[in-house]
Amino acid sequence: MTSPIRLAINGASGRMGRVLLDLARGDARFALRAAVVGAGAEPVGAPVGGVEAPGALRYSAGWAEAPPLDVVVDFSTPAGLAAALDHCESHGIALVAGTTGLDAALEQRLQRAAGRIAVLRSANFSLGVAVLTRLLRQAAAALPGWDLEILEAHHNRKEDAPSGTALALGRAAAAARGTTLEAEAVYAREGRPGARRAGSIGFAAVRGGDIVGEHTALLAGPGERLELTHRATDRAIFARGALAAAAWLAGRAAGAYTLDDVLMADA
Ligand SMILES: NC(=O)C1=CN([C@@H]2O[C@H](COP(=O)(O)OP(=O)(O)OC[C@H]3O[C@@H](n4cnc5c(N)ncnc54)[C@H](OP(=O)(O)O)[C@@H]3O)[C@@H](O)[C@H]2O)C=CC1
Ligand SMILES: O=C(O)C1=N[C@H](C(=O)O)C[C@H](O)C1
Repeated sequence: MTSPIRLAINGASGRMGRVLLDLARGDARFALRAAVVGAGAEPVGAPVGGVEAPGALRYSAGWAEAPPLDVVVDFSTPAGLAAALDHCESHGIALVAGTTGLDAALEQRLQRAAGRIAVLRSANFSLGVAVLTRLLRQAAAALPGWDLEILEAHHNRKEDAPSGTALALGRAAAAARGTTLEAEAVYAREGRPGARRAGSIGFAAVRGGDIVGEHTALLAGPGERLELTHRATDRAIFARGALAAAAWLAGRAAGAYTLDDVLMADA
């Protein structure tokens, strides 16, 4: 029998972190070794699971006292991800990164880190969005003259816009049409922006209530319209995908991996 994968959850007090902790604690593939939260966060020092016992795993602020680990799963903030990346790089630990809304400098740091450690990133760890992305690539290439708009809706606590998933969908569609998102993206319209530029890819973001995450790729042609929609209703879909990725990534050689690598291994 192989020993369980030594796992840390970064952002453990967040919406995603709480779901990940619940799933990971009951998952025999893993030994949960650290639950990292922001400095000054409410649960620092409290036992994970709420039961006081000698030797109980406790929420920690930062990585200074982290035990030996095989993989870190991060759903936190850009600053939280940067701190986790520092720790993973200096200790040779694999990193599964789900945090979105990164700036260009952190994107580049992650790319460079993949030369030294195994890094798997995805803006969306659900199976449905993986399939939506493939369908959109096909549709965008098959309907080259149609206007493409990407619409997303999320809860009222989300900090970044457009969502990481919306951007990834836009990037996939642009590549399928032989161009780039940088060349085609239109992120805002107000006042009198004028007629739509052919080939552009528009984005619209809705924020409200407790919407878990919805994405529509709308392709509009003359006299007809195609809409591809994914609706998440439970964060467990992302957490299950991220844990599958962690189990697959632990022990791999340095490199930049994607969720498709994991899904192809399962196929
Ligand atoms: N890729 C995917 O499939 C998905 C990605 N996401 C992304 O994951 C991220 C988190 O989402 P969500 O859980 O909803 O957000 P939350 O705001 O609920 O959680 C983020 C958590 O990170 C913690 N945090 C802040 N700073 C640090 C730090 N330096 N080190 C460790 N933890 C820190 C916060 O703790 P505190 O505020 O208490 O300090 C907070 O609890 C977002 O970027 C979101 O877009 C979300 C769902 C799916
Ligand atoms: O912040 C969220 O909640 C989510 N973020 C991800 C994104 O930005 O695409 C994935 C999912 O839609 C939920």
